[in-house]
Amino acid sequence: MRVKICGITQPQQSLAIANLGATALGFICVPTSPRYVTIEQIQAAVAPLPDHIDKIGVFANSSILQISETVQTSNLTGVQLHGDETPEFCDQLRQILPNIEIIKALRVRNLQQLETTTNYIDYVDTLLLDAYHPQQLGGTGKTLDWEMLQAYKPSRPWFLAGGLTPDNILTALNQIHPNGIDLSSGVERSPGDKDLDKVELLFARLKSVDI
Ligand SMILES: O=C(O)c1ccccc1N[C@@H]1O[C@H](COP(=O)(O)O)[C@@H](O)[C@H]1O
Repeated sequence: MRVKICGITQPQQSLAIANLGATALGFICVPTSPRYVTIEQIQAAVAPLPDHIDKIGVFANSSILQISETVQTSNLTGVQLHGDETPEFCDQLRQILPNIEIIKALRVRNLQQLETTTNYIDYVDTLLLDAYHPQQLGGTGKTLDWEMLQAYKPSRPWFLAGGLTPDNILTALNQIHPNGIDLSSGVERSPGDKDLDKVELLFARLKSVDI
């Protein structure tokens, strides 16, 4: 199972988290976020990472030009679209960045909204489900209704996100079986400052499940 730790802001934490077992690291390119990082900060955090670690830029309602410039100058391997990007937008982005993983994040409020994820299947590599928050785009610490996701089996790999912590991850994975998990605020001391003890505890707990 893929494990993405998102909202990295400090270059020295980047390699440490990869060494603890993360398969992907996420960098927030949304200027209103307290975890926002500049291209220079992403470059510094990405530089020490081995090739097998996925380096994902998280965007929300950015233009294709902004995304492609950031991807190319920061050596990212994927983008996570966390705003209101349409399937058509994902398709256009694919034409510009054919070799970059496109992850469409959807902030899910109810079952009806969950069904709209099928609209993206043909245009993205991966789906990511996050909790809906009326004021914040992401990094909210809010969990999804996991029961609602028990029958969720899209024809694309998907990440579970939203309020995951070392304390609730096993409860979540006992109920649902995503292809990956994504954690941000649940493994930090304050926004953007990851708590390496919590990250270590997460991977220790994940060892006990068959993933
Ligand atoms: O983390 C942020 O500040 C953020 C800002 C804008 C869009 C997405 C953001 N983070 C994403 O939110 C989810 C869940 O975070 P949490 O575990 O509930 O804190 C995760 O996918 C982050 O990539």
